Amino acid sequence: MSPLANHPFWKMNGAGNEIVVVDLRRSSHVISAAEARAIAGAEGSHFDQLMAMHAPRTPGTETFIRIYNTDGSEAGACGNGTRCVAWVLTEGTDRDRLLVETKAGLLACRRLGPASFSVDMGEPKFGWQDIPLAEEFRDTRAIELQIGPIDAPVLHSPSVVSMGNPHAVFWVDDPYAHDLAKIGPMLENHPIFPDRANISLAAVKAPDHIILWVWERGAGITRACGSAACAALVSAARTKRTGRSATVSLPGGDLVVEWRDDNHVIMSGPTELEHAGEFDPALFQAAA
Ligand SMILES: N[C@@H](CCC[C@H](N)C(=O)O)C(=O)O
Repeated sequence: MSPLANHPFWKMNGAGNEIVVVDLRRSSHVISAAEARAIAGAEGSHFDQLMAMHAPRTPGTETFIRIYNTDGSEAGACGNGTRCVAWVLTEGTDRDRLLVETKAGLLACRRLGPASFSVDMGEPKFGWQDIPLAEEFRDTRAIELQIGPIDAPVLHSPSVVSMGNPHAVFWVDDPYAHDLAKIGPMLENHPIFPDRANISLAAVKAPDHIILWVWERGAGITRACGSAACAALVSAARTKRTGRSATVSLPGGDLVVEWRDDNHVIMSGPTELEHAGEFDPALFQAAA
């Protein structure tokens, strides 16, 4: 029987981003892609991201987190999921700060209120090998999505950045005027992104307000994506569309993002516990 069977988990959301947190700090089990897909497909444990807490690897950190998308692939960063992990690890304690680790590095979390947390998402990376891109953008229109007339691409010239995971942000007047379910997978799998990418449609409404709709790599349309909110803010600030701090409004709620002068990006927002449950052993028989 899988060591995950009957294991307790927390079903949460961060600004509507569906998150499952599971505590494997006392287990050596590493969740397989098939197990992640089985959990995502089960009633009561559907997620956009599964945050598996493992024993810490680095002194001073609380846990090493493996992050799984719905399709079983792994991600380096998940801002909304990290806030949910911070809730699990601090709820019922008097602690308000903790350090966690993901494949992308160390993340400092802070409790701001009963269900509100900030995460230091680290430094953005803009180098094409870091994002990664297949090659350097020599032409800002290197990515064009051609659905309509040949001389009128529907989307082009995104900002590209790594926030521990790859992001492309397309600037539009109204994100919701586009068919993201159709264009998201085409752009996620564009050959310019060797590791695929998270695809955002962003509209700057004011120097401190961005509207954002995200197609997540490996998960599809989500109600919120914390790392995409960070990607949008740093890209907007870098191109003088906004200042260095803004509210980013997503379908599931608002996140506040600040790009500090020390180059770190701080993302703040809500967490919500929906229920705690136990994995059904039958799930893992099917996945094996
Ligand atoms: N929802 C997350 C980001 C999820 C990871 C992404 N799908 C990837 O594969 O990079 C967030 O809140 O940051």
